[in-house]
Amino acid sequence: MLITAKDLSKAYGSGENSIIALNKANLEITQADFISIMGPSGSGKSTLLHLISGLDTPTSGAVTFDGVNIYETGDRELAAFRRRKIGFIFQQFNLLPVLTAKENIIMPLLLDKRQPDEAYLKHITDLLGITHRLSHLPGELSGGQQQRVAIARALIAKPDIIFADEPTGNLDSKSGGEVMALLSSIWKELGKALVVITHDSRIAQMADRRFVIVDGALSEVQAG
Ligand SMILES: Nc1ncnc2c1ncn2[C@@H]1O[C@H](COP(=O)(O)OP(=O)(O)OP(=O)(O)O)[C@@H](O)[C@H]1O
Repeated sequence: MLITAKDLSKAYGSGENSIIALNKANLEITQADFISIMGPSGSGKSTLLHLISGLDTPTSGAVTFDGVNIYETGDRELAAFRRRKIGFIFQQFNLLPVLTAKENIIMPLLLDKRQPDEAYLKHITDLLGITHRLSHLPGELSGGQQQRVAIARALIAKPDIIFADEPTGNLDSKSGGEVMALLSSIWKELGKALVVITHDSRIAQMADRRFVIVDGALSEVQAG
């Protein structure tokens, strides 16, 4: 088991204004999983993602990675876990506009005082079809190309798991479809766990395990 969430809850605020954003969620993610999490706006999807990736702290419950509770390690270990074990992909690409595509891709490694593996960089940019665009600035790329640069950036540190929060939310349906097809083939080729949060049932159905979340309650959709 790669990541396990056990009875994971998050409440915001206190007293009458308190909101239970996530209510005793249980989730087990293995290295082989492609998981989708679907739910309406405000149902707790981002809260769940932030908690299982160490971006926020739970009110109760545990998140374990390789058997260790990530919230019982120190800040430095938690930061290293996020930097080295997880790749993040966001709806808004989050590329730095003054850096080229290549500089954006390798930035997480440089921040971690590591050098890129050029052969691996070429392998992933070839898979994503952006090798010929690496010297361009984000503003010179289409939305779909920018998201492919962001996917390469998520992969560069060779993480074990990719979390994608509405990765096609900012794209038209054609480029969104292409980005999802690429994510799915990368999942098969590189053998990394993939967790995609989406509003779109067609995207959710591409996953091999599907979850829904309603009012903070997470449940797995049974196949069949
Ligand atoms: N920092 C915060 N302070 C107070 N309430 C919050 C905070 N963050 C989220 N919430 C509340 O927690 C609930 C779950 O929010 P969350 O962002 O996880 O939903 P979501 O399913 O990701 O929504 P969306 O699809 O719109 O992004 C919502 O009611 C939201 O208003």
